[in-house]
Amino acid sequence: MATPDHPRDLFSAPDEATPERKHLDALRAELHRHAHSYYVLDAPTVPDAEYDRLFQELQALEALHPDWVTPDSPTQRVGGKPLDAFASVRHAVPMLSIRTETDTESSGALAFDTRIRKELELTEAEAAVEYVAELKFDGLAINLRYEGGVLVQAATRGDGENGEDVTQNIRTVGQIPLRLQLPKRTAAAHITVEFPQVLEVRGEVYMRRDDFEALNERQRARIAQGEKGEKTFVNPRNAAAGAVRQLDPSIAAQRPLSFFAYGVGEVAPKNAGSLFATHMELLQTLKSWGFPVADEIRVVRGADALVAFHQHIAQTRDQLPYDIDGVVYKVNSLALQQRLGFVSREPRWAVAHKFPAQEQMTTVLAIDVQVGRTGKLTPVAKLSPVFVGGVTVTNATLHNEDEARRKDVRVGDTVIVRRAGDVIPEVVSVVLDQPEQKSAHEGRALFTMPRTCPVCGSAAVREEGEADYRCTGGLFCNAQCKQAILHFAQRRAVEIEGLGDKLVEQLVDANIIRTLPDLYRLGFTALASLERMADKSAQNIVDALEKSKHTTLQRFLFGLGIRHVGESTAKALARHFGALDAIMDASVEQLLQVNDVGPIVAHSIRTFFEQPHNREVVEQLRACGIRWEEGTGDSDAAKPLAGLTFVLTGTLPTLGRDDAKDRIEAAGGKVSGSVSKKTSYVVAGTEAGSKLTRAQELGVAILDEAALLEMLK
Ligand SMILES: NC(=O)c1ccc[n+]([C@@H]2O[C@H](COP(=O)([O-])OP(=O)(O)OC[C@H]3O[C@@H](n4cnc5c(N)ncnc54)[C@H](O)[C@@H]3O)[C@@H](O)[C@H]2O)c1
Ligand SMILES: [Zn+2]
Repeated sequence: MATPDHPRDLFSAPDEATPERKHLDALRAELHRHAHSYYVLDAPTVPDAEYDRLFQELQALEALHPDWVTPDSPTQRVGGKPLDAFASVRHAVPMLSIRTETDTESSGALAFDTRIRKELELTEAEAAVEYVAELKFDGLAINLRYEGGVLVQAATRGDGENGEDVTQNIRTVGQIPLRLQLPKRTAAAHITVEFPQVLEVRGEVYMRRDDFEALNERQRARIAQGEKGEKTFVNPRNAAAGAVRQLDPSIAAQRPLSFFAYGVGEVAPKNAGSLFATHMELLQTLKSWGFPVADEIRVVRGADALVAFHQHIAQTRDQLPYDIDGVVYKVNSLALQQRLGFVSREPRWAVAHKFPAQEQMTTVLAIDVQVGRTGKLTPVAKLSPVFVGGVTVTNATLHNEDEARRKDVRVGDTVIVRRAGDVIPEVVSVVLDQPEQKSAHEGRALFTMPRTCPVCGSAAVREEGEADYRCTGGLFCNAQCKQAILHFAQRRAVEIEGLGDKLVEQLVDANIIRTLPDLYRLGFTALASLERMADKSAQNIVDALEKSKHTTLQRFLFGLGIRHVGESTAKALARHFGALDAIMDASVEQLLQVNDVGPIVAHSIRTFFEQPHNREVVEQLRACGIRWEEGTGDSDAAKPLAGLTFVLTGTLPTLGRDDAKDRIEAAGGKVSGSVSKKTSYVVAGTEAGSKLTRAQELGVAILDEAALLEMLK
């Protein structure tokens, strides 16, 4: 606090403060609040983009008034205070932040390279600096301490000086070696070093996007079944951070986490640091010791190459199975890194170059309820257009009634919208950070799910244990009817070229078609008489319908829109049975013999073909001339592993996971992800986990690779 002998102290009385100074204080207070929610509570209240915007505003103000900078300013500090619930760990080497450039163009890389060259006093004539370009994973930084090659401690970054001891939880992450691997001797002699006595590996614990979606799917099901205290997670970063900082390791163990190494902390004896001359060598060595290192890492020279890397990753980012929020450039030479050194909270030799955010704030204009092909009612927020995840988004899903209620989204609210990869945009949460936002929210009407279908007026019902309301109107419901037709006509099904949304809408609304066979009864005259339909277009549709009649069993099956039967299941069914009648008459047991068909899918197929009206539709379609080639199928009955179900766990000595799966399936066996009484064999390799224990509990036979190979002969 202020002391009398410091007259120009930093905490001057409020009435002396200029508006600018007041603004700076308000910014700091707001950033402190957000940082606490984000780092300490794992529950951010605003999107990162908003935090970054405020942070940069503060940085700019502080640059104008260097004497206003205080040591506790968010710009001077790393992360957040460690939680008391965990034992505190003092880092042997502080864990820092990385300076961020948020612009999306090339200037971030150029500015960094210029700064490095200036610091190193390189002239224009001197060679380009060598950098390592990496991905900036969106997860949680972890320091893994190995002594004598054994993991002894895992700690979070905390405030950079002190972290939290999360060893118990980290031990449950399968990708993190509990013991360092001794590398096989290879031609690359420099990476065959023995590991040092003390080694701290730094990297990011993260959650893959598919693991995150599946986790939230499970959470939604739990909530639907009335389990108390369950919630869905805002984004993969939060789910990962929450799992790592979970007080119950058995819960952490159920959260699917992954890991990438990107650096080291303490390495001792000190001369062990001379094991590697460059950052890239360091990464390769970590890889040889058993740590996952991302494949996308490149060694490049000069600013232009950094720009090219940034652009390349920006284009391929959506295809990565995990979230990144940018790329990181690091000076490759460790000697140069040392020369460049650190500023208070970040190294000078590294910079993060961000991408457009995958989460943004916007306003909810309305909440609509959409009806899907299977009658599912989905609440959808209509948004004030917002640029997020690289596209302009105007609609975001609220999933179902429970989610909409739990998030308590109301028309007029400010919300966080997330769009990552090709996952449909969703409303993540309502922003209630400011008191005005809160009181406005409270004055708005609660969202309620309609009890009748907004399209056809039929009753909407929610079955016991289901999260969704469904319209009971079936084909009577225009929404279901339209979507069933569009599904059948799509390119991946029977493909009726030119039959798009608009036309289907016209045809259904005018009551010209109600069912799939009606499509094939459409003549030229009926089509040509439609409003805005030229003769030529009508003829094109007639031709396309004719062409679509010659199809394949797989496309036809997929086109029927049986619940849970996607393209790949349709393919497996077609291949297995060869003929439609065999599928229509198959029992649940017979269906279960097909790869990828589990009980839910088998029942859904059975139920579909038990409905007389569905069989009628199929008959009429055949009568209209739809045809495909049929065969006897390669029903696996005669194969060596027919009727057997396998579960794979751990690392097999020679076969990769996919390889083993392919071979078992080729031999007629099934591969399942979880062990049950129905499992015939568990194939266990090294580091086999809970599946092996479960097999032992249930008395399921356990095989090693050699025994499996014997069976495959
Ligand atoms: N939404 C909010 O309210 C809120 C609040 C605080 C912070 N944030 C977000 O947190 C971030 C702030 O900074 P920070 O200090 O936590 O992280 P940072 O952006 O300064 O970067 C440092 C971190 O990057 C990570 N990283 C990922 N890949 C890496 C790689 N290849 N090499 C090295 N490090 C890598 C590490 O975890 C490291 O700790 C920003 O993205 C900010 O938007 C958001
Ligand atoms: Zn309806």
